Amino acid sequence: MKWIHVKAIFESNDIPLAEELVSDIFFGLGLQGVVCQIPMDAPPEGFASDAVEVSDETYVSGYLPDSDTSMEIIEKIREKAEELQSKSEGLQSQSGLYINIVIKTEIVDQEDWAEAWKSFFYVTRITEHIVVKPEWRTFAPHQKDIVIEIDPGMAFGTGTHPTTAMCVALIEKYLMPADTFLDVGTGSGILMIAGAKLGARRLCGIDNDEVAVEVACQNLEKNAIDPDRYHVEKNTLDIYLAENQPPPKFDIVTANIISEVIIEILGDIKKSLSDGGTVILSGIIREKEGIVLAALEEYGFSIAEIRYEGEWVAIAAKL
Ligand SMILES: C[S@@+](CC[C@H](N)C(=O)[O-])C[C@H]1O[C@@H](n2cnc3c(N)ncnc32)[C@H](O)[C@@H]1O
Repeated sequence: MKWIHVKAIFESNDIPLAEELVSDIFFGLGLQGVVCQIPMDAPPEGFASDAVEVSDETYVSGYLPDSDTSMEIIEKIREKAEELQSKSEGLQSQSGLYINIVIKTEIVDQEDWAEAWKSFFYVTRITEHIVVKPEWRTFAPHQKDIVIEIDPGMAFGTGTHPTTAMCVALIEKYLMPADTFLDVGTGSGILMIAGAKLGARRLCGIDNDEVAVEVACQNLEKNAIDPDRYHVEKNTLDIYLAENQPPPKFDIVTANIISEVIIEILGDIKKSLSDGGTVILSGIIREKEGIVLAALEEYGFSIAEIRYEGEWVAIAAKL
């Protein structure tokens, strides 16, 4: 099978915001293995020289299966990039954002994709003590570091996306040792691994995508999480709760999914939370923050904390 490697090389006066806006285009159009690259002069302390890329280009890249529709998708990427560019020209006087994007594509075959993908994924410190490390990179952790080894394969969740990083940071803050943990939309299993390494007693992950379930299980195993502590299944939350009566209760529930899905499943999230439990929601874009907050209020949650990164919002709320 052949894949198309799409690279959006950009220049901007606000790199984090530009990175968010460009990666949104890639995620929104379903590209896989999306990574962001920001130039770095030298590896930071503790990072082996192969752990971070030292490059002078700033870009977001991802992969598309080479099919009848791939040219159409690439055209949409170009259109959205141009739209963003012209909007930023219009915005320049208001927000001060400048962005210039060049789209490049290249065809790679299946094996190359597997290897090429890996070459774009580096060690990332996502909180003061939590580091995500692709299993093929070298990294010397500090004494207090918690290292999550990940091979996301075709599933979402490298840790480099702000929606995941904000979730991990909120888990680190709100999870108490021996808590029970449910991750709805587990993807690569990264949040479950963070939960397990931060001391969760029992963990459950559900995802409606079979590939994600396989990848999550592999990653949990790679991180030496005791299989007696966790369970991952292909399911949706409503069916999971209907199949398990009385519904199991969890101290922490995470859902890094788009706002519309979060709102749709909020009633079921409430059913699966223990009294005093915490829900951590991410994947919310700023313009949807209001409707998610309104839904939380309607279900009787109180907001513990809201975090922002670029265009993204993550919320911790309590029952
Ligand atoms: C943005 S990814 C998050 C992955 C990972 N938890 C993270 O934080 O990086 C969202 C995941 O939710 C899954 N998903 C989407 N809608 C879902 C639903 N209604 N029920 C269960 N999983 C869902 C997708 O298959 C995908 O793996």
